[in-house]
Amino acid sequence: VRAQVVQGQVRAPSFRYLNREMTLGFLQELVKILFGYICKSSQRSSKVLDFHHPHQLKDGLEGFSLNLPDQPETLEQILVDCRDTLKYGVSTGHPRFFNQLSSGLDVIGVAGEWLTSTANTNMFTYEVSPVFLLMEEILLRKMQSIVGWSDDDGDGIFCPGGTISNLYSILLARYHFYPEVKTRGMGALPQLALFTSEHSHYSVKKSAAVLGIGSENVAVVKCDERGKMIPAELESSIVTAEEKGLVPFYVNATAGTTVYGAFDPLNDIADICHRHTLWMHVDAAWGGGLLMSDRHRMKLQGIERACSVTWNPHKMMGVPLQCSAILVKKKGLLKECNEFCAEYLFQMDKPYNVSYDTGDKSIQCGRHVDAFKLWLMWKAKGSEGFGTQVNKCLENAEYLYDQLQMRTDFELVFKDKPEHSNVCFWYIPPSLRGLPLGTERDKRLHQVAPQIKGRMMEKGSVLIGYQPLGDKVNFFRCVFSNPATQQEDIDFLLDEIVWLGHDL
Ligand SMILES: O=C(O)c1cc(=O)cc(C(=O)O)o1
Repeated sequence: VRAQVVQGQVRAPSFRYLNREMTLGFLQELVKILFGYICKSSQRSSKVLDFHHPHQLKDGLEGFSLNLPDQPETLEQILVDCRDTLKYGVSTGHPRFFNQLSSGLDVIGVAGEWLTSTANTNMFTYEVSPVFLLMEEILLRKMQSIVGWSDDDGDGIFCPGGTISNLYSILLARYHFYPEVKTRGMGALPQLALFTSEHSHYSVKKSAAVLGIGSENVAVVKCDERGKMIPAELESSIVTAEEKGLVPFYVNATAGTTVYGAFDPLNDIADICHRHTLWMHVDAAWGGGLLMSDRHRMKLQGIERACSVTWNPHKMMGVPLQCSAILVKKKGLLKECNEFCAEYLFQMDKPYNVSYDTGDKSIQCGRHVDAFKLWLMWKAKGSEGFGTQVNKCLENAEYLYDQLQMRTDFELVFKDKPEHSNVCFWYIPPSLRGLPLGTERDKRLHQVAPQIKGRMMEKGSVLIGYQPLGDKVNFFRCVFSNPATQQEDIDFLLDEIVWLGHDL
């Protein structure tokens, strides 16, 4: 049977009516492709990416066409399409993929996602997701307990990414202070003000825009050279906003900033929020994973005083994308703020405890099951296993920091040891090493990282991000969230940057 599938004797339209053997044959071939990909992405000899420009992919490569056919393809071609899709993608599980905060390829997580799509159900009601909804409830309770909230407190929901989690926090804060906004809209409210650090994630401004508060009403609070919010600056920003006639209501503190990996002083910020009766949110999308580590959780001390927390297990805990939670201290607020009691979904006369129909807490209707893969990984690793994984990533960051400190061809962007797994640095090519500090050197240094990145993508041997930030010209940001990365990969990264950039 598998031979028939592979030899192209079976066409896709009958796929839906394939008998057991045909289905098994097709899936077995698919699993072979996926297994081959998983093995390849862990091999250092394989490329991180086989880069092609958009026009090349759209024109078709070696028989791989993105175009949509009128006539069905054979299952054999479907399998070839699957293989090619992986071939031209980026191997984010590769031990030398340092490009994003989410990386790695956890086999149990992958299995969880496979099961999730096989179950193909919706998280809006218990009647269609009994097991997954209970898992979500148990996971959220566990995460709230790790944050430090008692059983009497705590609510939450998994949602599509850290940006939406942060948006929920502002939506809930606004509803908490002004519930009439749900029915009467922003016209019923005074002009509101939010506060976030200059190193925080842009999703705070984006959320203010989406929610009709206006991005210019987000006050950007100064940070120290390490990227940590300065509490005195927050206090003065609040006073300034009040003097302008704005009404402060919300502060976002960041636990693990995107570029520097900095942790804001949560207790100091909580004191200020308490004094001014402001909602305190902690964006721990990136830093939340450190709560799993006894060695590093103290970096988030004070997080238990937050009204809400964003925590993305798809970052440091290595859960396949996406898996992001918004945790809310006040029970019931999510539902009050978002419910519309659609009668075709949330009937009150169902033959079970309808409080488990949690879909109306969401700003969505249909919602993907993001909880199962985290639950399965937690079963496989235990809380301690996640802690060990986090510690490994931060040990890698410390190793890179130590290596950079010993070299004169690299410069650290900030001198302090990494608080998270972010390490930021410049590569200084020989042609720039004699130049005096100043505009000319900055102008030339600004071009180094993009040129090296371009050569890196052509070669495909390693991938790392770069960006400018404030008055700092383009610098590399190396982040570690893949437990498969070893010190040899870090040595390779530095040697490859020198190899690709020494002639610039
Ligand atoms: O979910 C992620 O992997 C993610 C989210 C970001 O906002 C920023 C980044 C990043 O800078 O790598 O990653």
